[in-house]
Amino acid sequence: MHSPSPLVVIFGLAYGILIGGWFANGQLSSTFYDQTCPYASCIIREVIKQALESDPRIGASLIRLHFHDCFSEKEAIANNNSARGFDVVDTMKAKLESICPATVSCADILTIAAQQSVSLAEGPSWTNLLGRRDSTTANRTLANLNIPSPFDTLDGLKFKFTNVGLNNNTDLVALSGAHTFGRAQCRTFSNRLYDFNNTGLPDPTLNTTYLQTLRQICPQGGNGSVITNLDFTTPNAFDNNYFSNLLSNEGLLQSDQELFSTAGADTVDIVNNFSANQSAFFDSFVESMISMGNLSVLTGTDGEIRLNCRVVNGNSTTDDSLLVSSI
Ligand code: HEM
Ligand SMILES: [Ca+2]
Repeated sequence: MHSPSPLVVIFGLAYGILIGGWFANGQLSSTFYDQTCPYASCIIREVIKQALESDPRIGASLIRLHFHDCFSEKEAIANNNSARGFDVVDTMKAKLESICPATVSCADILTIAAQQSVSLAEGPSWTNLLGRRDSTTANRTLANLNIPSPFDTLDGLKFKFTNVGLNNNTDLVALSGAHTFGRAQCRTFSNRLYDFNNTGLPDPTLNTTYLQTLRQICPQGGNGSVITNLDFTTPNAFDNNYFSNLLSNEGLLQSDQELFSTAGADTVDIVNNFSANQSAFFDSFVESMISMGNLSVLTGTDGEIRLNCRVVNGNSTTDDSLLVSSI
């Protein structure tokens, strides 16, 4: 028996590494749980439906969890900020564990929950790509660096999106359209109401009637955790009203209104288009959600399938301390 030539060994090794890499970073797939947990999406949808009966905001909270999970650094886990929706994720996880133990990752639960929440709020529907695994580490500091702030300038928002790999403006505008439902606390926008950028005046890009309404909800020096609707026209429906609000200077967050009110910005045309054409918004939203869901995924044998979405397996403390938070 003769030994293979060095060249064959080198090519063999390279091929092995390539294939191995493919498996380690395997592609997500729409049929990932077809054999191992075929009812996963169905179960998650039912839990959301149930929760919506007493909490019309829950779908919005769930899609936000998915967004923060995607934007946090590579090794970060299911992370979140306002901690809303975690009990609902626990319910989903418990049901899935009883039917298909140690099979459906928390990262995929958030992905499916985001998609189902949009569909239950009368938004677009799409096929999830699945097969994510959960990280065994988290880094609050790094995750906070990536998660956009409502006080970011348009350039700052673009930078943060580009930084995670979403480098076209359509992603930024379409994904911001998720603010068509859900709520925000006064502390996230009251900087616009009284003394914007130390001018002693409100944000000039805020509709004056809307300004009066917001001042009543968030009096100066009042409770910063009072909430109001991100989209005051249709607060629970997933539609394109978010964009028509921007056209009438009725975006709630500074980061929302900037997409339309920044002079000469290349996002203005996109806002105009989405405002005029809901299906253009829906199509772009779906495409961008899929791109966002593909960011820094762990697949194959990387990471783990968490048994409890709040903690890394083997960690005995059950609290949100491993979960990253933004504002
Ligand atoms: C463009 C940069 C973004 C900024 C600066 C931003 C900022 C915020 C802020 C400050 C809040 C209110 C949080 C609170 O008061 O507790 C919020 C809520 C929300 N965000 Fe964003 N966000 C951004 C992008 C996104 C994206 C990409 C999505 C999803 C695709 C999203 C979905 C939501 C939803 C649904 C809510 C309401 C959550 C609830 O009612 O519990 N946001 N966002
Ligand atoms: Ca709406």
